[in-house]
Amino acid sequence: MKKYLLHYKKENAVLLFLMIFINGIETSFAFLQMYIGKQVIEGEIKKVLLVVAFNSALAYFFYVLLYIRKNYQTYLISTMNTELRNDISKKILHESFEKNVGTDSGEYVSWYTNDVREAENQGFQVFYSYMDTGFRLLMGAISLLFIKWELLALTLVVSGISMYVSKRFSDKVEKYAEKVSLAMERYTDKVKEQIAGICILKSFGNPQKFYKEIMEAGKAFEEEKCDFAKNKGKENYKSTVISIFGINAINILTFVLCVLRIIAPEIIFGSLNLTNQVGNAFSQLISAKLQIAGSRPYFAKVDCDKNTEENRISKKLPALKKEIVLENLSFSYGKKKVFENINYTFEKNGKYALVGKSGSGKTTLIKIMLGQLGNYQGKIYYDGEEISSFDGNTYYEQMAYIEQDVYLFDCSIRDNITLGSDFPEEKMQEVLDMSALQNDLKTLPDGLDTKVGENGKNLSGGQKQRVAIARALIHNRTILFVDEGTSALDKENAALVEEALLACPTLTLILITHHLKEENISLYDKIYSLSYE
Ligand SMILES: Nc1ncnc2c1ncn2[C@@H]1O[C@H](COP(=O)(O)OP(=O)(O)OP(=O)(O)O)[C@@H](O)[C@H]1O
Repeated sequence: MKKYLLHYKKENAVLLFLMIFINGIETSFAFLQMYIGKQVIEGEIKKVLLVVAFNSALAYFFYVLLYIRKNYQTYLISTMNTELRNDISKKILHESFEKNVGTDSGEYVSWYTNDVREAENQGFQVFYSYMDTGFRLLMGAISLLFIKWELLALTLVVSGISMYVSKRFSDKVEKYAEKVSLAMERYTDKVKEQIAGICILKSFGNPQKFYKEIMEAGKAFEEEKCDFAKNKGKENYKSTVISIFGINAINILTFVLCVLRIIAPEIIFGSLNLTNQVGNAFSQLISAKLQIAGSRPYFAKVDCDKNTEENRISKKLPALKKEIVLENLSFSYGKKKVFENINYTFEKNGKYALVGKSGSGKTTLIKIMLGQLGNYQGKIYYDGEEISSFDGNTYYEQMAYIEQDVYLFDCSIRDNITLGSDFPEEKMQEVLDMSALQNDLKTLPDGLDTKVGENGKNLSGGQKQRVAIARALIHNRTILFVDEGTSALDKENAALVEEALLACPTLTLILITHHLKEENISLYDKIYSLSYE
């Protein structure tokens, strides 16, 4: 949280100054009360009325300032929330592909929604209330110094003890908050998963699964929340007991000093007000401290410094000059061996087919080469250098992967191809030809500007794959992995796409297929077969 507060230090300084000023006015009410008390005792009605009028005017000014402060605080918090969201995006983008692919999207969604909300409620909001209370405490303490230094001395002792003890409480609260944050991620993920599959559940007449899964995930989340609230309440209770003792000690000292005539009786009007101000500030400070402790896990999660540590390798993967060599490559998912001791060579601009029965590990092999899966045995040499010595986040600058299930953004076909960058029209036409999209565009209402809908739901599976191929080609990805990319295309278009890709002299193509066409076999440089038993 410190990082965000410091990033907007000027704005925060203005806000804190406003808080000091407002607290100064609030404290001055105690002195006005003391003065009114004195005039009442002396029977000076005129003076009483005058001071009461002044008090009212000051109160009006006080509330105007309070209104300004609240609005400014809201503006600052929303600015810092935006910064926090930017950092979440930065963190996700900096993470390795392996981490991105391995993380359920619901977890990431939870960072942007739940975590930002908690960081705001338990972090920024509470920090300001902590500072506000701190200033109130300070003003109260200074005022008490003017009345009687013994009152201030006691105030400081009580505050010291409370702060010391509350440190232990806040460490515990932080641990419970961390659990809630993880539970929230799991819950968001489950809801997302069930909503994505709602049509399947409805069409198979199984809506109970939808209720059950969401209810169970919700229950688990609520249990963690209750656990957090219960434990925070327990720690809060302990700290409140301490501060009640503190307030009572200060009040008793005020009465004793008054009975002993060490302080004047009229002073009790204001000093009780001040001691209560100070005492309440104590308990609020401790409670705010506990809440701030609860917000720490939310900020720690998006700490980009930790993240950049993960990506220490900064060497970018260059364009392929000669070949990619797989040497004795083996891979297992846990105990399940997928393949063993593979020795393949993919030469620059070569055309390769990867065949093998379902489950033989074709997709797994591609994912390893793309850096989505680590933990393999053996070596992958990229122009003679081990591929793991390059930054995994730059593999995609050279390679593109056309998955079995292509992802499209909810925008036009053109934007899905260009991803927002500018390309000359000739280049666009060239890739549309190569990916055999031209005929489809003629049948679509707005051609290239047709909106594809959420994850391309307005297009057929084949069209989606062709858009993905065009996207890869226009971005000059020269190593293309097509995972059964043509299986969803109709026969005629499949042949067109495959032939266009095979004919492209500047493309290194690795096509995963179940159905290798007899007439195309001669067009491939090599056909690798994965058949580990
Ligand atoms: N994340 C995973 N965790 C555990 N096992 C997995 C995982 N992904 C794949 N597998 C298993 O690894 C094996 C190889 O899967 P892979 O998807 O690589 O096969 P494939 O040859 O591409 O299959 P297909 O031709 O049907 O697409 C399969 O038995 C699969 O069940």
